[in-house]
Amino acid sequence: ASCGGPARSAPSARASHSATGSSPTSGVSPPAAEPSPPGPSGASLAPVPPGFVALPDVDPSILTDIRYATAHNFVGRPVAGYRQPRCLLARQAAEALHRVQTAALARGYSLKVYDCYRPQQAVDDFIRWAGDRDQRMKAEFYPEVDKSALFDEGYIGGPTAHSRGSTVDLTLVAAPHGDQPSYPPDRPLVACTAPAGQRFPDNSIDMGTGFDCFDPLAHTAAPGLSTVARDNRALLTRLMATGGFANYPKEWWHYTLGGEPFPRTYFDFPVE
Ligand SMILES: C[C@@H](N)C(=O)N[C@H](C)C(=O)O
Ligand SMILES: [Zn+2]
Repeated sequence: ASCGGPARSAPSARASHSATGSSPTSGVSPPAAEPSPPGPSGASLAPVPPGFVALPDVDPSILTDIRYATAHNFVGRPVAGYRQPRCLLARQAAEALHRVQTAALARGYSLKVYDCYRPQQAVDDFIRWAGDRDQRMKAEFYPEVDKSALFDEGYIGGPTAHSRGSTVDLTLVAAPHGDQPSYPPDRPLVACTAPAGQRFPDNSIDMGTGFDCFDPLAHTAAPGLSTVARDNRALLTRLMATGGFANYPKEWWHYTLGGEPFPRTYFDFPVE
């Protein structure tokens, strides 16, 4: 879909996920490249495949909180394929996001990305998870929806536009921003639909729900939002439009670049 939303058919672990468009199963072999600088943990980072960039190399001011590389996400553990907490994107998408960030900074905000390029192996991990019995994160991330319905309800894509490299999940943080609170795994879970002062304390402005809140209240135009949350979502939509990104109406955080460079390729190289 042009909005970057998910395929609405039943999820399939056999979704096309070639790196090059020529093979249904193989991933991109990273090209020979200059050694990458050390990452945040001091680990060296893999070269980025042709046509892709690491977002900080294009705009180091954009904040990152790559949830699928951590335990603070709807599955409650790092997701397959996220070996480093990096935001990798098609170059055009990263450059478009830089234009959005310039507009956001001028208004006193910064973008913060939660997810960028997503390998097909991560989607396959989500599909396996949706079919198992684990519900450890239900109380926070999908309090009212059965996990077996998350694909059919449109909250998780299989395949997903993220695997094409020009889709991002993101929010706005007011400048100067406080630190992102860390996530203690033993903290009691609070529904992502609870008021901002009660749910997990993200340092973003109030969007009415937390990130990856699989609930009708996360629909961008949901009725019943506070005026503040409604205005904040509208601000994000306007800012993203300056870079050519369109919102997915079921998730206030999910945007896809119009005219994306790899519209039919679902990549599978790991984020590392
Ligand atoms: C899972 C969530 N962050 C997301 O991106 N959902 C859309 C529908 C997707 O997976 O494509
Ligand atoms: Zn998304």
